[in-house]
Amino acid sequence: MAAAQQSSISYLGLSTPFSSKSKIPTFPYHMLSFRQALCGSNVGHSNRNYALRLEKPSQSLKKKAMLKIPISATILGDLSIDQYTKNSSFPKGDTWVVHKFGGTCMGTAQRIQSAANIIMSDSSEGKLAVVSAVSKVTDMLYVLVKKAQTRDESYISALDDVFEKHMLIAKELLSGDDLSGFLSQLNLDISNLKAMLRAIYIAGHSTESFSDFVVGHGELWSSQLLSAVIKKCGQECICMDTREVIIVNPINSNQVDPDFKESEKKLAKWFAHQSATTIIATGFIASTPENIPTTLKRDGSDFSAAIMGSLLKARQVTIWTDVDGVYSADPRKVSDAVILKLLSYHEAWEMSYFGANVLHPRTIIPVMKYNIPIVIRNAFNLSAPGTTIHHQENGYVQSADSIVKAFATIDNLALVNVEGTGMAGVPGTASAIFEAVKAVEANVVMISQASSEHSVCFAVPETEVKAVSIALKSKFREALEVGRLSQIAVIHNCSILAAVGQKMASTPGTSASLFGALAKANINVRAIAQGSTEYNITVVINGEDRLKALRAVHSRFYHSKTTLALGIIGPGLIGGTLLDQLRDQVAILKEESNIDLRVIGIIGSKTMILSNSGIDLTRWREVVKEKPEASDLEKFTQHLYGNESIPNIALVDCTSDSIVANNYYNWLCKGIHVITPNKKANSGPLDRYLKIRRQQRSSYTHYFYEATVGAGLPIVSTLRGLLETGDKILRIEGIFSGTLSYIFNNFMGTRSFSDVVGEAKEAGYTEPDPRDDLSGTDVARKVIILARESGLKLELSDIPVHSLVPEQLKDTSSPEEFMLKLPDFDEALSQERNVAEASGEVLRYVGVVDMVEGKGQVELRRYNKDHPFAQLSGSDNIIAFKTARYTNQPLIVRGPGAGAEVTAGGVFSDILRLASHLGAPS
Ligand SMILES: NC(=O)C1=CN([C@@H]2O[C@H](COP(=O)(O)OP(=O)(O)OC[C@H]3O[C@@H](n4cnc5c(N)ncnc54)[C@H](OP(=O)(O)O)[C@@H]3O)[C@@H](O)[C@H]2O)C=CC1
Ligand SMILES: N[C@@H](CC=O)C(=O)O
Ligand code: NA
Repeated sequence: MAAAQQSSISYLGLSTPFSSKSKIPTFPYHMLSFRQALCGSNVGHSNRNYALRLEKPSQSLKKKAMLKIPISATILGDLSIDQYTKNSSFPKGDTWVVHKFGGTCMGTAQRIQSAANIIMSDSSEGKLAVVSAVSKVTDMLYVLVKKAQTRDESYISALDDVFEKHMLIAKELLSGDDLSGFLSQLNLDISNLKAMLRAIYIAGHSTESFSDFVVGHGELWSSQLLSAVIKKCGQECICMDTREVIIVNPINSNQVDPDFKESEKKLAKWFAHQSATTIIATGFIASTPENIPTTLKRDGSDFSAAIMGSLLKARQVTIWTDVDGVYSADPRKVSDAVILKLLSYHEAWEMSYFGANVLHPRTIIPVMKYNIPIVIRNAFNLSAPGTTIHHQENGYVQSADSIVKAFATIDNLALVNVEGTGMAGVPGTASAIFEAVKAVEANVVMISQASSEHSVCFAVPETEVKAVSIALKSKFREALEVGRLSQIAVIHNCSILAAVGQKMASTPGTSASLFGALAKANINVRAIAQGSTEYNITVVINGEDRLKALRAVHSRFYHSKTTLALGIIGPGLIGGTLLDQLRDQVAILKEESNIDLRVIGIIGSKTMILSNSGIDLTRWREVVKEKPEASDLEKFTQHLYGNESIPNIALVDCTSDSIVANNYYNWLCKGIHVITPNKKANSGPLDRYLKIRRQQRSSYTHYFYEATVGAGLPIVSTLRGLLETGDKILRIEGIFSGTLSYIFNNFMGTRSFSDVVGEAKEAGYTEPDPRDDLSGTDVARKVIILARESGLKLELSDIPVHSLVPEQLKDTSSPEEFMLKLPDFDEALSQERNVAEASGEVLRYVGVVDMVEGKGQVELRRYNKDHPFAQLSGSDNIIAFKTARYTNQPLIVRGPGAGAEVTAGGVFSDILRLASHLGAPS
């Protein structure tokens, strides 16, 4: 053994060289300041290997202060764990495991017992458990010091509380000699602390070393408790005061750097005198190279565990906590966040920056050096396997899933944009900008500069942006005046969304998916930054979009499920049937197609119901009656828009109301998708229609309306397919009205016109007001819809219609009155039909889009009984597309073109079309 002949001992900031042989070095009085002396009075490095006693009360300090040090340890040279355990039965380096139990795991007697059980059930050869103080004790101890320092007498009762807390826990856990042994040490420590705090109280001052010394007791007591419990259960166990092992150099008031070389020597020395293979070590506390007790500051006990893991070259470090592991996003913000099984060290670094419940980056460094995996596990849920943080190459699977690991946001930021042509190619501009930022001590959270160098933008906390802006404007006053800089702009209320994942950005398609998910959720990206390490892509977004953005990207990468929130407007015949179809299909879609449809609002003309998580569709009819609110479309929209859990939302307008249709443009502008069978928007005023379509085309927000023509028949989509593939439409002609088709298919023999109209209404073919069908307006609307889709700029008034509504009934006040009076006109319509029948023809109500002439028509025509239009039945529609490709034989779509089931089915398939546009698998 290489013995160091000289070392030094220190206590609370004092140090003096001593020889290992001289047992009681003496401090000359002049080396002690009054406060140091006072605080040192009658207290000790309370444990264990060192004890300090100032022999005389403070008055006599003027003469001299004495330090008594029982020297027991032999100081060793630079040895590794394998060396100092050589030739002993001690476990070798990689057979050690380190456990760390945080404050919550040491919160109660029961929890301490559970920690003991975890340690005892670990069959590893060498086990070292690092413990934090009993929950809240460190804070209580800091408060004590503060109280004493501010001469608040209540520090005494606060110290009693600390005693009481430990005493009660000890009494629950221990008995007999174990208990009395613990309590007598506790009593001794408390009385020493009392004396020390008294000194602080008198001096009205404490140093960092004093307070570190006081608060370190929390870990001393918790480690003693835990080791006593293990011993009580019959297992060998020994306590380690890590002030004797871990040596650190303070960097600033918040951080220390471990001195691994010195710590290794200390550990070797420690092992030279101990032989247990189960060790309970104090977390948080350490010593300076001068042997002054200190703490690991904010990095705390996790850091102790990592340092011990590294000193022991442990096989694994397990951090026991109260969560199941590291989540893919903050579970308070993303309810379906998942526990990550594996993380690389770098990913863990990145995530800890964004506030994830991961180790502080500095605490990872010591174990990273030896590729020691860190496992984060829940001490209260042993069935959860936890998250393993490890070296990437160790079996790290680069599947698409593992490339993006987690998402997080940082809120309350402002973006500062420094712009101007005078920046490009001028060395020192960036440095000047950030000098100004540094001068006001603002924290730059992210920086981005395009290679054109015409602008630099960076994010700072909102609270610091005012000072930054003033500083920049002052620094660049001249450049702004002469125009070298065009502006220093501040964009308030921003958030940062960060995606973390190793090699994410270099994997093709990953960042595209990220930005695609944001685009689909209608989220504007204000700035982007990606470090060349590629572990993190950071985007700046508007603050109000933060949750939506987080959920959109998380769901894109973690669920591959497309979740869509739906608001159903008009639960009448079509809307109600749609809700029934959704009821029967949602579970299947979720299971088989990864599409999660949730109806979170239903609104009629008088009442509405809103839900955050989704209405139970199995009883939607009852639910709408249970506690309805008064109908308020604005509030309804806001409810959908404001929902924070589902990024994609769609309003499904199943009314025939023009006022509802008036909202489409605004909804699309807000990123709300619109799906409708209501023809009013597309056949209403041309400028409104064009505005809606322009908005639809210029955004990622979708507008689908297949059911407006031919109900569920693929008419609009067929036309689109022809147009988009470059076909040229010449003419679209057909029977577009299910109602009129039904009427003319059944209006024969002795049947009366009004009876047949009544049947059509009963079958759900008619518009809410059947006059819209009989007047030809409904057909004219469909003609307009197809004409506009094909590129004609027509108004509804451009289509002449042949109305079947008797002149006298045009102004009837309601559909009901109209139906009541219609039989009076049966005779006239029968005559017209009889004339046609007599000449072997049938009456058919047809619509035409004539692209050659650029016009539309709606007519009641006669067709020969052999004509395909004469072969229809029920509510059949038949639509013939004559195009450049389909010239001789038109493309024909035929089938039922009205009715609740087929129409709702058409709306439903638009919803699924939307889901697939949003990323659902095909
Ligand atoms: N029937 C068919 O075969 C086809 C129908 N369509 C279209 O489907 C749409 C619906 O038709 P249908 O279901 O038969 O009509 P209904 O009259 O049965 O239902 C309309 C629904 O809209 C509600 N409503 C009306 N105005 C408003 C408003 N301002 N705000 C909120 N809700 C409102 C009504 O509420 P309340 O009951 O409270 O008044 C009712 O629930 C129409 O646009 C129609 O053209 C399209 C293709 C085929
Ligand atoms: N009332 C309409 C319904 C479909 O748009 C019709 O009869 O065709
Ligand atoms: Na259709």
